Amino acid sequence: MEDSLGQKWKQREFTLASVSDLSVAPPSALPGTARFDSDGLQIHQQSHQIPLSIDPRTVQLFRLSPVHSVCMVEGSEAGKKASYSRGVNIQFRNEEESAAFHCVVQQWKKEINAQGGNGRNESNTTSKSKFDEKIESSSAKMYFHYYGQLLHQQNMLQDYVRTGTYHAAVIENRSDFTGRVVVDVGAGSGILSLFAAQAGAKHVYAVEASEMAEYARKLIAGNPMLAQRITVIKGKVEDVELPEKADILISEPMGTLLVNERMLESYVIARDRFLVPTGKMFPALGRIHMAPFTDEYLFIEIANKALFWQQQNYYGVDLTPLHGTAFQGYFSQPVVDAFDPRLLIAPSIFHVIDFTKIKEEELYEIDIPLKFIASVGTRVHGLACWFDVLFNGSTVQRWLTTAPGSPTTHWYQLRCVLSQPIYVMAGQEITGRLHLIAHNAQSYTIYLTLSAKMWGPGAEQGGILQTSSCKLDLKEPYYRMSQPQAYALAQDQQPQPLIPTQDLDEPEFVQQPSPNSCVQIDPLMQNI
Ligand SMILES: C[S@@+](CC[C@H](N)C(=O)[O-])C[C@H]1O[C@@H](n2cnc3c(N)ncnc32)[C@H](O)[C@@H]1O
Repeated sequence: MEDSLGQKWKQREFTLASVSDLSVAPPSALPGTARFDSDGLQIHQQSHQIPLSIDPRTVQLFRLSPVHSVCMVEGSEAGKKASYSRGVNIQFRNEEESAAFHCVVQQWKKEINAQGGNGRNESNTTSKSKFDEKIESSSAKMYFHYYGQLLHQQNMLQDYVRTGTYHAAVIENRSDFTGRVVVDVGAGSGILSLFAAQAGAKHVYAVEASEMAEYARKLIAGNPMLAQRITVIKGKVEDVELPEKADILISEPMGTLLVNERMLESYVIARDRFLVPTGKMFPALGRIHMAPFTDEYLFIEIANKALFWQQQNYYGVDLTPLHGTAFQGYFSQPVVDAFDPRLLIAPSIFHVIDFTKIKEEELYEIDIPLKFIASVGTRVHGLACWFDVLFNGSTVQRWLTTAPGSPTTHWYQLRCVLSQPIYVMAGQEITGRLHLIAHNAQSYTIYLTLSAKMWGPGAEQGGILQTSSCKLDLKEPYYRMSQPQAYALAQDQQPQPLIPTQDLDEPEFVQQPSPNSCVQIDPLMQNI
């Protein structure tokens, strides 16, 4: 038995006479399978998968008869809600298969224990880490597949605003790195590890979960002067063990709107796991900046996308029943592009996220109250957002900004467009709320409300004149890659064609977006 198991247990599959989920009332028993693969043990009913992911550290298997067992998995804290223990009733086709299954589970547990009780040193671990608990496996798979490709790492490396700022921040703050132990959180190609080694780091642990770890090894080995002080560790920062604590963490965990991809949470987890209490983080904090904007062209462009569904005779079919849904669908996409800062109609405000202090759970829900004073009378089409991060070096403080009007980065800026714009007068107060709720596809649902407060005589009594709200999915942005324009200030009065605004009849210029944020940069967009 031992021999036939070996490493092969990882591909074993058992046909089950019946499977029933004990947490479902009443449990329905259907034939199914129990499959061991690189993700662990998956138990399926024939018709659908019981979403029971089995952690070898906590699984308990009870034999109720020669062919009948119960598999129990401990509950865990996922997000803020406690989950309860789960149980699956499984019945084997015969006694031999039942015995083999029990034997494989024992082997599995033995192997995990031999790896130090956690078995968490490789990304193909069978255990469920903090990352796996909160992130849907299909999303993680796509995400790490994306980052495992060199072309997407190149895309980031070719964002010279980004990479140049990191390089300057590290090299100008040599004293923070010289002789220090560094952890590069999500090392990708290993570029930041190499920068840290250039700045004199004693040792750098480059932690990378995707297949890019292999390329990072190759790149680092090709720079022998630095390579001896860098170790690449393949795995998630939530899972890997390091031989020593770090004096400094370096990372580029920022997504669109700073928080997309939910990698800030991994950065914070790495801080709690690896950083000495007095350690530094590069970057140390981030700020989300927000301001209301007016953009008649953008609004019309989005609204027009749904016009297709206004057709009453599309090959004899009336499409209008879906117009409303399509309209809302287009307005649920945040717009990613570089816009002219003159479209902003009030001074921006910002929300600080201090990476050195924030708790990981505080990133699950971000609630930002909004208050602006309109500087012009116009239609407000929504909220524009961008971010910056601070490298709080001991020698030089440096900001990396993605602000409109600054040299364009691959993050561009983000705009949430209201399907019902509101009207304001100069001096009128705009209030509202930007509420971000994390979801398990490594992104956020955005809830935006903007209201125009009463204006003019009687305004002191307060009161809201108009309110408009929208719900958007940060995971599904509309990449609108036109060049930033010299917009006419008052578009309403002076409609001018934007050069080269997308012709609505033309196919869109489609960039290849990342699973979350990283879009390719048109080289022409650089440093405008
Ligand atoms: C935005 S890229 C930055 C890559 C590189 N540090 C750079 O600056 O060019 C983020 C990288 O972190 C990796 N990553 C994301 N979450 C991770 C996690 N929890 N553990 C380890 N690596 C992770 C991704 O695979 C990706 O390669």
